[in-house]
Amino acid sequence: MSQLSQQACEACRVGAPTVTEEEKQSLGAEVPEWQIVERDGIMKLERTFTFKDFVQALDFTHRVGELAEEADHHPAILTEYGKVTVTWWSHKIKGLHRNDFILAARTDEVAK
Ligand SMILES: C[C@H](O)[C@H](O)[C@H]1CNC2=NC(N)=NC(=O)C2=N1
Repeated sequence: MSQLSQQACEACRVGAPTVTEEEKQSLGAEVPEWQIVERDGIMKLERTFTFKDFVQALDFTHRVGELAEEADHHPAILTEYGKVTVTWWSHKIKGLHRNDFILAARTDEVAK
């Protein structure tokens, strides 16, 4: 199977199932720097990236925004001096979908 970041996102529709515990384990292992957190009862995938300064943080923020637009799947992004926290989840299903792990892997790619 191709690397997670190269896999295609599927259309996430209302009512689609959230990832199973097994999928959380297997997909989570492919994005080991990311943490599964629960916020307001919703499971999310989160990672904080560190940078030299605010300009680099902003540049990365823009690149994440571009990949989100390309996929029509959008994260929460907190941009601060020297760091950016990216949080992925699927709004329609109020939880984690395979797409969120794919986009987390793509986020790691643009951080390089
Ligand atoms: C209309 C638009 O395609 C949808 O609202 C998209 C936009 N971006 C999205 N992003 C995320 N994370 N989850 C969604 O369910 C979602 N839906």
